[in-house]
Amino acid sequence: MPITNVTSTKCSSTTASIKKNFTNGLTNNRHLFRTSDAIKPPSAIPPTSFFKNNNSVKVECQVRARIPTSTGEFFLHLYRNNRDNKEHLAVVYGDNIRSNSLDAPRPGESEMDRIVRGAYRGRLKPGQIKSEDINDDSNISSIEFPPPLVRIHSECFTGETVHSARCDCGEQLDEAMRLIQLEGHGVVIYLRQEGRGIGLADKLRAYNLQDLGHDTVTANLFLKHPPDLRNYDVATKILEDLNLSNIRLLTNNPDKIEQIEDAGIKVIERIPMVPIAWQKSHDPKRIGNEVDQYLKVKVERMRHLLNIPETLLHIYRAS
Ligand SMILES: Nc1nc2c(ncn2[C@@H]2O[C@H](COP(=O)(O)OP(=O)(O)OP(=O)(O)O)[C@@H](O)[C@H]2O)c(=O)[nH]1
Repeated sequence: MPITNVTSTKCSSTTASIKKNFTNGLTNNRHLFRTSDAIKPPSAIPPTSFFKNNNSVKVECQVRARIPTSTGEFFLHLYRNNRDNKEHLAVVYGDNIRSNSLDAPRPGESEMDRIVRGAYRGRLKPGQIKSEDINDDSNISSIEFPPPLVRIHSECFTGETVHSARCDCGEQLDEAMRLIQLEGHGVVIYLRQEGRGIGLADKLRAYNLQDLGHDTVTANLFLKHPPDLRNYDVATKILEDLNLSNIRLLTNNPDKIEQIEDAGIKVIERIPMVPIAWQKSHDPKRIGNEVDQYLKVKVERMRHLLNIPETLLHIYRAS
């Protein structure tokens, strides 16, 4: 089924162009800081490469379970890794996407052990004692599927759980799951990288700085963090574990595409995530609000690939 409400962009040339001159969107944009405020951002910005790690990351799917949602039936995969102690997740739609590390037999385990950790096929029924679905005669592994839709999403407690209107993170997560369900298969990789990697406490400090007039980039700098501290090594290893080497990525973030491709995953298409407020129905009389400003800063200072609605171009111009 076709994707609705989005326009896609083939990715091969995009990636080459986005690799150029990317310095976290800062060097030539100093004039965008509101430096008239009493507090000033620090001047030294760590180079992007400083935050890239090597490729020794290993991941293993520890447990998987069925999650019925209002969007459809997903399987939540919980991963552990050798990089951090966080429980990164893959929210999978479609029986054709399987985890190698989950399916691999473990020494000494029983059929019930396999069932309890989610290494079964099909759907469980009360009383079931075999991990293989004996009623399932469809050989799904022999069917060719198009490259799946993938969303690599970073945790945002404020946007997703308490529905903060400072950002569009909650909306992005819902929309990604909706689009994946429409496609018939795909995955949301949910990374525990709260606040673009700075953690919730510093993100809340950044919010206070934003209320003083700083934007999301400057607030991070003030707290001695780069604008974006995230790393996608765990995400690419999870994609490998799910046998997804060619993907169609839901994102506006050029840095994300670059890091994923550097790790050997082919992003054959980028699907933009156009915020609802910025879609065609955008009300020209609306004078803008906090999420508009947040999104605008991502476009102007973090090179996010989005068109700013004309009605918002004239506002929030920093002096
Ligand atoms: N430091 C900081 N992090 C924020 C702020 N608002 C949202 N976030 C975090 O930003 C992350 C989401 O990143 P975004 O820049 O919105 O989007 P993206 O993932 O880079 O790009 P897309 O794929 O296009 O959505 C989540 O981890 C949020 O917690 C903020 O004001 N300051």
